[in-house]
Amino acid sequence: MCWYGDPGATYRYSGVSHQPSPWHEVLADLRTRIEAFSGHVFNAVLCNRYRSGRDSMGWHADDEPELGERPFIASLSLGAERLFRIRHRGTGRTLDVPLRDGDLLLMGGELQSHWRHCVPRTARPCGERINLTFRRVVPRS
Ligand SMILES: O=C(O)CCC(=O)C(=O)O
Ligand SMILES: [Fe+2]
Repeated sequence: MCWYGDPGATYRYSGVSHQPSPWHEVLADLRTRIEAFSGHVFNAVLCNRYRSGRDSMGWHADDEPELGERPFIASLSLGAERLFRIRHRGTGRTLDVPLRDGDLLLMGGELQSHWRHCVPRTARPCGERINLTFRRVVPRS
């Protein structure tokens, strides 16, 4: 896991504050392009690497206070295909979305308050995957 962003885009994750690393040129370029495409601005990106099907991400919502209400998050998938599973908190309705190399998933509106998501482990042989979630952190005043 690593975190890049504008100075001050501090992110608390599992109770620990992370200062962002300065934007890498490639990530800064992706940010500009995804901002133009989505019409939203981002000041940080969280990078996660899944080395194989054994690496996974548990159920959660990206509903931390510093993301504000109704956060808009753009998630770019690179490398191996993995399932992105979302489940409604109330009804339990579950959807599987395969995320392939180059896919851009846009999450906005009430998604984080009504749904949780995860990337389950898989026994199917699969290669490495990198996921980049572009976010806007509201600096604490
Ligand atoms: O790897 C993914 O597609 C999801 C990552 C994710 O949910 C997160 O970084 O909050
Ligand atoms: Fe997430």
